[in-house]
Amino acid sequence: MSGQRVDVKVVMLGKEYVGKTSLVERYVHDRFLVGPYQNTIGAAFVAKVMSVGDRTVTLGIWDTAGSERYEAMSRIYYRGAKAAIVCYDLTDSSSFERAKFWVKELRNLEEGCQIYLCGTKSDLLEEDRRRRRVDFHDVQDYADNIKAQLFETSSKTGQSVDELFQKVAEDYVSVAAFQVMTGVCASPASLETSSRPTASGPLHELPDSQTEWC
Ligand SMILES: Nc1nc2c(ncn2[C@@H]2O[C@H](COP(=O)(O)OP(=O)(O)OP(=O)(O)O)[C@@H](O)[C@H]2O)c(=O)[nH]1
Repeated sequence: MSGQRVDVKVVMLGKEYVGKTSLVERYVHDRFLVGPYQNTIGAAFVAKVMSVGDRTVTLGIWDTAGSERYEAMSRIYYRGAKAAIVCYDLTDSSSFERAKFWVKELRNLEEGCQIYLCGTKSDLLEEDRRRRRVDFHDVQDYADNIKAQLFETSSKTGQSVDELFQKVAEDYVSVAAFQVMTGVCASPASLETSSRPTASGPLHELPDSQTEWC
């Protein structure tokens, strides 16, 4: 597998205004756009090439619209995703309820998709701790339950944004390596918590002969 290219489909999900687009902007372009809020319509796609060890990994990121009007469309975009970044706003408890909705959907319909919970806008808490509306320990318990990883990020300052996407890529590469070694498909969670890998469908499709899929 050494030196080969790996492509990973990643989907961003979460209530409108939680900051999904801003997270992608910070990661891909290292910038935070100020100005009037513009809601995403449908979805937007961007790819970013990065390294994990000696592998070149391309993250294909689908940024979905958070508005419930586009809910049916978002389902189209998470199909076949290998990782989902489910966002909620740390200053808005209703956004965490919406995140749970997406987690339920993914767990029912996309078994092979690894979930990353992302609490956004952590800079607002730096300014005033009282603005926190979603308790860190409650979410950590929930994340442990659903075998998800938890990050708290700020697209404004960049806090933990690179770490989040790096972890998505690293997890995927370790799953792919495990599969090549054993011929068995597994999720990152099952690799961490169990010596018995979970059988699931193929991780993703091969777009060309250079790409390493399982
Ligand atoms: N202070 C602060 N504001 C943020 C942060 N991330 C996003 N915002 C603001 O929150 C608002 C919504 O951000 P978006 O990134 O457009 O949210 P979205 O989840 O993509 O919204 P939809 O496209 O409607 O689903 C914007 O005004 C952003 O400037 C952050 O980390 N810190």
